[in-house]
Amino acid sequence: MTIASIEKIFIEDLTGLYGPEEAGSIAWLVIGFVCKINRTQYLNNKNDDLSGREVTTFHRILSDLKKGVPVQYLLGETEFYGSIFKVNSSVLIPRPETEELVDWVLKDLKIRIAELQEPTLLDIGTGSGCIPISIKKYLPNLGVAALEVSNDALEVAKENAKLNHTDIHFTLDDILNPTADWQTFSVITSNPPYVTLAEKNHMHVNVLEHEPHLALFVPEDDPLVFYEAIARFASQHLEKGGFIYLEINENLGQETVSLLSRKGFRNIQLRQDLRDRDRMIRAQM
Ligand SMILES: C[S@@+](CC[C@H](N)C(=O)[O-])C[C@H]1O[C@@H](n2cnc3c(N)ncnc32)[C@H](O)[C@@H]1O
Repeated sequence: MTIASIEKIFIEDLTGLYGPEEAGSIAWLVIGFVCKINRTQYLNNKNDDLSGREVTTFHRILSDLKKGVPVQYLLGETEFYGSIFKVNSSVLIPRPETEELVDWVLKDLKIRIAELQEPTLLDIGTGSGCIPISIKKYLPNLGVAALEVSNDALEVAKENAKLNHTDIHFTLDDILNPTADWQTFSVITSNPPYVTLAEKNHMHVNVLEHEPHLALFVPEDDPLVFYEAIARFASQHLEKGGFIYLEINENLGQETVSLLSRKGFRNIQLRQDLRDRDRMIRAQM
């Protein structure tokens, strides 16, 4: 069996579940990973025979993909903001819209950082650590900390910090009831859980059945409970004039803006992602 023939099988078998375009992208991701080749090597070697071990690996991965397991969990890694991050079922798979949030923070901080004395950043609900690690990679002099309630997620985040050669201070804590001894920060970032029960019914089965519910859903179906808690935390631990950057539920843009305004934030800016959905907020203390 050749690389080209396995690609054909993947596309045929996965098109029903993912559509032809995504099936093609998944096929290529798996081929690159299993055969350890880049696109040019693929184009030059697609008629090469696969080893028996490679064929077995392809069939195992294909069988799990057909059950809806996300390809990133099967490969154990994903790309985010130009870096590779380990992922497993304890962490949310980093999303492209979160790259847009990181980009916003970085663009602002590159301008502001010279004015700040000992600039620091805290990421709340860090999951795989994709937000603070990506920021620290581009701003090595920024002091970066991350908070997470899941010990298993924190282990993944620590591994990712090592993999990406970044020094991050990780703390296990619950933002709904924080107990650690927290300092103040110049910037706070967060992509907290924001999916409601009503939205759960419209979710794709491979998200619902495979990604951690702790990362997705709000407890007691209060969609703003985490934003309320983060605003409370920020009122004590964000420097005066400091900024908060939040990823938000696209259906709750105005409600989240009003909440932050009631909590005393100013210069609140609601921003749309590349698909024109209300997705991010920046606000100043
Ligand atoms: C939407 S995920 C975001 C993960 C990561 N920051 C990202 O953007 O891919 C939310 C994260 O918040 C964490 N979390 C849930 N409840 C929490 C709590 N009470 N305190 C702190 N973190 C919490 C989850 O475990 C999960 O890692």
